[in-house]
Amino acid sequence: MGGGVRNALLGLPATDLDIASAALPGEVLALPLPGTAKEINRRLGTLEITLDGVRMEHTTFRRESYGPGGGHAPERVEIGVSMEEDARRRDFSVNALYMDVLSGEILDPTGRGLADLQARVLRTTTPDPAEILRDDGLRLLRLARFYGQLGFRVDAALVREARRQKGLIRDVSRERIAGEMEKILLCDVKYDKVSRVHPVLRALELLHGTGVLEELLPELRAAEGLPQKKKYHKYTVLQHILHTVACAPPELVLRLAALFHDVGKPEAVDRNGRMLGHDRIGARIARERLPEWGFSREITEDVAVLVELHMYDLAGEARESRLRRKCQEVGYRRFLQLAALREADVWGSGWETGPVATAERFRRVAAQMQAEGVPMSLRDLAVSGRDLMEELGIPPGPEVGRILRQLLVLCANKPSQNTRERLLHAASPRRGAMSEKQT
Ligand SMILES: Nc1ccn([C@@H]2O[C@H](COP(=O)(O)OP(=O)(O)OP(=O)(O)O)[C@@H](O)[C@H]2O)c(=O)n1
Repeated sequence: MGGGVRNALLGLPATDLDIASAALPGEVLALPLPGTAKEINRRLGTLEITLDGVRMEHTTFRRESYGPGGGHAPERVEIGVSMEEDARRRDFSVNALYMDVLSGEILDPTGRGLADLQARVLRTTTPDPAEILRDDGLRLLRLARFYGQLGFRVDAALVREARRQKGLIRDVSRERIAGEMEKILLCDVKYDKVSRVHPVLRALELLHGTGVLEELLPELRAAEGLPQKKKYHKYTVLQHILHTVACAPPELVLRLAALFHDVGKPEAVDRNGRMLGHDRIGARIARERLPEWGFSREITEDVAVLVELHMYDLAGEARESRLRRKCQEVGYRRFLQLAALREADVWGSGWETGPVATAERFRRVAAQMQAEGVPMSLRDLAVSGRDLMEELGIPPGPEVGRILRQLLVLCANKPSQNTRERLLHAASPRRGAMSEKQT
């Protein structure tokens, strides 16, 4: 049932295999299945079944009722109801189609699923969209994802209701927001041929159209009417941000970085209309919002650093030696991500699609350094702190670290220096100078 039947009928990639039946969990567990079955959620009666290495979930038909402020677990769960009841607790009619596993017959208990699938429209399972959204605010995000990934239109009453109920998103738990945002930002991975507009752009445009995006990221409100003030931009800041996300490669950190890269612009505009330091402001906003959405500290930091650096060497004027040092400082992974973000930023401005000179330069520099085996961290150096103390008699303390860091920087442009002998030599006569100057 659910997404599996929907996608099979549309000829789209398979989703998880979800089975629903009137059988109670105990009855399924007692069956002599040629595989394994275990309970994964007692309250909802969900079982995980593995047959021939294929994992599926079984749920018993159930009815759910929610208290005020949906988005948490249902207040009451009643299992062992009819398929029609089971269908009515679901979100969209095309997600409430069932297939009889024995006969293969498609069952449409809401009476609107097949017609909506044919008409390629997203509607709720019951005629009252307000109730369906109130039961679970996450459905505001799911709506945008299905709109993007299926290429369907959305019933006008549902869009209106989503706009009215946009605030429900704030009741949804962080983990679920992060999980669904990830699905939205990567919804083109399996579904790239559904419409002429990029699935992620479609999804984000609906999130913006309903105001849900601004509920999650209030800083975007001021970006809507803000022109870019540059001749090479044809969009407003908001449109540019959404296009940049869709132009970024399908990698969560990159898509998030694209979403935040210019979010600091409205705050950065001074009285004379000049924009100052929007990269740092954007990074601060990312550090604030991403944990609120439930993203991990690692993802937040990766995104914030990319946002902070996205203007680095915009004019492509930095000497190669400086680029090499920057690459060493941030590491290959981030440096290459930065190249990809730079590219998405240019393409997301709506004029160009071809090669982006600074991105290509970043990639060439990184490839060259990799080929030369440039040490990228203190661990890659041919000497250790102990070597410096024992061979050069440097007393333990912060100076040892400082010298090591300077040796590392030295090797960014002269990797042939990375031998024990040469590094000890480099550290020895210049010790005085090295300890005075910070790297
Ligand atoms: N907030 C939710 C989550 C899920 N469902 C129902 O549970 C089914 C399975 O959920 P899920 O696996 O999350 O979605 P799929 O529709 O299967 O889509 P996908 O696998 O692409 O996420 C959905 O089809 C829908 O009927 C729902 O009504 N409301």
